[in-house]
Amino acid sequence: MASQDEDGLLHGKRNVNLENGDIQGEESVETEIKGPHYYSLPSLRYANILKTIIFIDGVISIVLWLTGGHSKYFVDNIVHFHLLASVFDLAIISSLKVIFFIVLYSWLEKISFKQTENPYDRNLQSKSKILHILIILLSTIFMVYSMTKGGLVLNAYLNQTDYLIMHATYNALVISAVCFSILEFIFSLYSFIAMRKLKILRVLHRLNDDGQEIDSDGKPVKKKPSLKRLASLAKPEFPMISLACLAMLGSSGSQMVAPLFFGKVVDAAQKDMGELNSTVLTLLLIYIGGAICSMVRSWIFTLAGQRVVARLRKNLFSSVIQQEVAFFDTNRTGEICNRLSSDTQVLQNAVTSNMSMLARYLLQIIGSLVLMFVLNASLTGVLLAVVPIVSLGAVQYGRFVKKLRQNFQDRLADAGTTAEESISSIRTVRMFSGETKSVKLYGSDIDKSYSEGKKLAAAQGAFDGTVGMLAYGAIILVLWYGGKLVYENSQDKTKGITPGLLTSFLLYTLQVAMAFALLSSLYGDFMQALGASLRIFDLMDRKPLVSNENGEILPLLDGHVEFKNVFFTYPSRPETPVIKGMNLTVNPGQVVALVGPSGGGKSTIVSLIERFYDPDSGTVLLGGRELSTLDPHWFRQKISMVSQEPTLFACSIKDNIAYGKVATDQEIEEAAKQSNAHEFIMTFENGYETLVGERGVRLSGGQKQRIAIARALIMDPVILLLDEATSALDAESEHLVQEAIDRAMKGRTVIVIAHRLSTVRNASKVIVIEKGEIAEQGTHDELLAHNGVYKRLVLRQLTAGGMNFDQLDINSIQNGDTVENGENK
Ligand SMILES: Nc1ncnc2c1ncn2[C@@H]1O[C@H](COP(=O)(O)OP(=O)(O)OP(=O)(O)O)[C@@H](O)[C@H]1O
Repeated sequence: MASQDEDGLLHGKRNVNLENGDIQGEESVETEIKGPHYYSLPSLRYANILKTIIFIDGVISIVLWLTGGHSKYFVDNIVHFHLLASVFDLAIISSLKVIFFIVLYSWLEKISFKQTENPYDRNLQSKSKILHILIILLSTIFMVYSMTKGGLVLNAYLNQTDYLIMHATYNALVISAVCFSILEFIFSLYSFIAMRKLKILRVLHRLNDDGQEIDSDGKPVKKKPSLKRLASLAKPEFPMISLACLAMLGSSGSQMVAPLFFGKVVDAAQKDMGELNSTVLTLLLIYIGGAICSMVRSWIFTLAGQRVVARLRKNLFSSVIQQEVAFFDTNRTGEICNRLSSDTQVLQNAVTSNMSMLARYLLQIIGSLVLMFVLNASLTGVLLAVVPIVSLGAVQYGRFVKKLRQNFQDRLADAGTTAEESISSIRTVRMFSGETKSVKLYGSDIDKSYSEGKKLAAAQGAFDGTVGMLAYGAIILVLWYGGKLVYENSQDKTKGITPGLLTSFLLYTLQVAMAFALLSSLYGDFMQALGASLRIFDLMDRKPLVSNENGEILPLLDGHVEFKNVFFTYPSRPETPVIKGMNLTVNPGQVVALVGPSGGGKSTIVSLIERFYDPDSGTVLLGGRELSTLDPHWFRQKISMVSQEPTLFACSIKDNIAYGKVATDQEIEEAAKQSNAHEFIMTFENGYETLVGERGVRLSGGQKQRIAIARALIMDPVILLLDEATSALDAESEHLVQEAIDRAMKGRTVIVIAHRLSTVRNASKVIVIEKGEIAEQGTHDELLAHNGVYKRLVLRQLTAGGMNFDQLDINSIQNGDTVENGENK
């Protein structure tokens, strides 16, 4: 159950009550934690402190050993090893300790953490014991060795007998080895007790139903963007990126040595033509090598970036598409699309090109500064005096600009959403002559983004100016001081520097200044990427509230549908209950008509049967089984829906009909024939290959409906959900659609949101839904005889419309109109 999360913390996710048993099976305390939760370990804890001490021990030992051993003495120390004069052994032991103990303690901690959840697991118990013994044994050996050596050295020093002169740092190394080994030994003994305390130390993270972490008051905890997770996106590209880094070393190297040769060219020009030629040739070769490396670096980094973003987009989209329908009620399409396009793009740049630039500029700065120090330390000192001012300013600017950029991006995203909404509903816009309104809305959003953009531009300008001034100021300072040194050199060759060296130095200064300026712009990019990553990871990690996976598959589905005391409220409108304690039964093979005033909850019932939403309480049963226990993929294959205004996809007729399953051409044609679509399809030039346009705009209403019926029929559904069209089709088209529907209904369980009296009359049962409750149910004749809501609904239509009885729209009473209201009018 325990796993390693992105922060390197151990955690175990559970949805059940956790028994807080003791590792060794001592008295256990049972704590009940309700809801999903997991544990992690705090970063400041025993094992981490211990690992840090061991690491410091290792670093100190190596540094003391290396700094103490210069020239011959250093080699002598290894080759002619002497227990009292060499410390090579202690340095090696310290390095080994770092490796052994860090691995062993991490392992031990992992096992101990598992033990807090499985305290009686014998396997874990014995593993933990073995590890403890191994750690204590090793630390004892290391301690005994260091103390023996320390004692012998001390003895030799006091008696001045065998004592050979050791470098001062070597003496320090012996003392540090003794002290650290005693400390580590004590820690290893205490680890027996400390590891047991993990269950007290661990941090409880509660999650809400949305999978978000919440605090003890139930409020969502604001997540922190994690650089580590950001970098982990490019993990599969690690080999590519390593290669690109190698190429980067080459290109940066060439850039770093080039100024040196520039200087040499200047000096050679004053001396010898042969030397000048060979130096220029070397310079040329350096540049060619650098250019090749640059090409490889840029190509591979960009390629890796493209791969990262392609994978990220696929994963993100697959996470989005799995979300429950309610998620899309509250999140605007444009916003989600923005995450997919621009946020992922920002991340692509961050994980590849920005990281490569970061490494490149850092290398450039460090490398150039080292070379500058070698060339002339005092001149470098002068330059470095200005660097802290520039970098401090750059960091402050980065912080400021991060906020500005975020605002700008947010406003731009709003504008994008507005544009998308208008364009995707262009027909409605045209119908109501809403072009001016749309332009105004979009314009006002763009104006807001522009006003943020103005601030950003001013900040950019101010920064460029200031950094430029500081950078050129530094160059002028170097020029003046360097010029002074060149002058001194011209007076006395032993003093100052040559003009060539000053040239090299100036070029290095430019290189460092440029790298600094570019680094500061990277800071803003990284901050922007962190923001984008937070939004992307939030979406990617979100677990759908209504799962699309797992569940039971029944050998047979008979079409039985039942609602048992179902209450439901749309999550996007939590204050308004829509279905209130509904009980209804649909038997296999029945045609059940749902009728009632608009907004009563008929479509909601259909959505609950499709499990687009889960009820707040009560159960929806399908084939006698609770819907939430069934495999959604499976049961949705058995239920087909034809809605009032069917949505087609922007592909061919053939692909639209076969949207729900892989079908042969023959099956597609058969379904089209059944739905009276075949004839009109054949009149098209491209037949079944005809493209229907976005949402099927290139087809008429009746044609769209018949394709949608064919799409439903090809699934051979057990249950057919129908929302009868209210939109007026011409008589011929209406007849064809109705005929197709009648054919589709045969031999199936049908739940139809009925608008036509002919449908209601032929239904096995009519259920009148009003304000989320069943007002009446029975057959058409029974309900008419009953003299209730249904009869009044029908009569109102008859008197109001004076139309053909069959064409009446029984549900056309407005939302909120009770039947009584209707009558009173
Ligand atoms: N996605 C949604 N989010 C929030 N509220 C919704 C949503 N869909 C519907 N509603 C609300 O739920 C109530 C019932 O709507 P529903 O569409 O089920 O009614 P209906 O009986 O099918 O109406 P009509 O005959 O007009 O289609 C209405 O008040 C409606 O505003």
